[in-house]
Amino acid sequence: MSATEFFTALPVSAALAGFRPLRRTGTEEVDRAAALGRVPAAPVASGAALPGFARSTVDGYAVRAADTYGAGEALPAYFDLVGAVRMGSAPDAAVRPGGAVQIPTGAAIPPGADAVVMVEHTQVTMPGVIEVTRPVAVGGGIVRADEDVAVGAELAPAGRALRAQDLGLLAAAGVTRVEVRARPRVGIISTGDEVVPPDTADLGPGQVRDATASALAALTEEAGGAPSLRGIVPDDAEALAAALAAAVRDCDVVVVSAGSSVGARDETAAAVRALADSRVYCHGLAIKPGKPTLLAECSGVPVVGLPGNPLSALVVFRQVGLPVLRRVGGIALPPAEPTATAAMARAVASAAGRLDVVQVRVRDGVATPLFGASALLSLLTSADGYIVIPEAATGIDEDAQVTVTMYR
Ligand SMILES: Nc1nc2c(c(=O)[nH]1)N[C@H]1C(S)=C(S)[C@@H](COP(=O)(O)OP(=O)(O)OC[C@H]3O[C@@H](n4cnc5c(N)ncnc54)[C@H](O)[C@@H]3O)O[C@H]1N2
Ligand code: MOO
Repeated sequence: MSATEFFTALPVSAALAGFRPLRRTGTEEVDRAAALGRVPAAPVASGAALPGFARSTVDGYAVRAADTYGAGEALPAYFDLVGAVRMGSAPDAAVRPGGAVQIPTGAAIPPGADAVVMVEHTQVTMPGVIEVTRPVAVGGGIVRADEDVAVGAELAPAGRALRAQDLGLLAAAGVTRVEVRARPRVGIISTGDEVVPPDTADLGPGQVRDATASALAALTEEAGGAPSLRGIVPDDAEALAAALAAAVRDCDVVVVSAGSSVGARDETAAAVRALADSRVYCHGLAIKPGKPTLLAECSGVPVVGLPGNPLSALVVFRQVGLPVLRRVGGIALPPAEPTATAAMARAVASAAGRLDVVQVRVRDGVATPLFGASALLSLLTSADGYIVIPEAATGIDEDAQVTVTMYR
């Protein structure tokens, strides 16, 4: 890598548009009960209409709408009560002109009826006769047999992770198994002679516990991936190349943290280049924090080289790594992130052409930017969310309305 290559950082928008690995996970069938968050590989179509039979939406009386026309408090329409429908059963009475059948909410509409009058708009003045005091239109108080879902209609689209309500609709349609994309396996490699496993009780001089891998694994899971923690590799070119090669064999996406900056620790790029069938897509992104980011492909497997600072690594992984992970995992319609609108407590400057990700605390509709070295992970844990200053902007004014993406 030349210094020039690094310092002409690629805009994030260009990287997201241009770095589009073709890798996709395979498909597998899962039980509906285990399908929350899973991504249908193909649209799930309904084999049957829903609800499947015309149903009442109210407690009342099934009638012929025409018989209620002109009915009012002063001049009710009179009906003969000819039966009652029970829940979960076929109606055993039909509605003839001038007849009414008692019906609870959700029960099947008896033959001959084309509307249901709400019980509130009726009175029983003598046994077997009901008075209707308000007219009902044809179809009033009824859902049609295919009003929820028609035969063959889409219950869930391909590429959108299944949500609670999707599972409800699949259950209603009797779908028991769903063909989904396999979770992308994300290999997470930490590098650095000073980095030791997080369960290390006592640190030696200059040592730090691996903070990044745990957080990357959690982000991976949140996004529907399956993290594969591949440990800590020392600052050794051959060791990193070997670890990278193994991860590329086993995983759908590989993330390497640290070793991507200029100078002696520019190891990830070298390790990528040491592998056959590999290419570095870009080294250096116009993002703050996170400029020393590398995007590459090894044997078709996307490789994301993240900056060493844990905060920067997590910011970049959210902005650049997760879109790659979703793409590989077949997510075409990513879930909307929760957002809040707030007024900036103070102005923040940014450079044109660079994407700035600013951590903020949000209180009472005011967003206060949190600043500090990107080595400070606590800055991220005290943030409620972040704002993105787009590439075209040169900053945000005090009091400007901003959209804060909130951490879940
Ligand atoms: N002369 C320059 N120096 C630096 C520049 C620059 O442009 N010119 N960029 C700075 C920025 S910004 C970052 S970010 C870092 C990135 O460097 P590396 O990707 O090579 O990462 P390291 O130097 O190995 O680590 C940086 C920092 O993070 C700590 N670290 C690394 N991994 C972990 C981990 N898994 N858990 C916890 N902490 C970790 C590491 O100990 C270092 O303190 O370079 C700047 N320098
Ligand atoms: O890019 Mo460094 O990642 O700004 O802290």
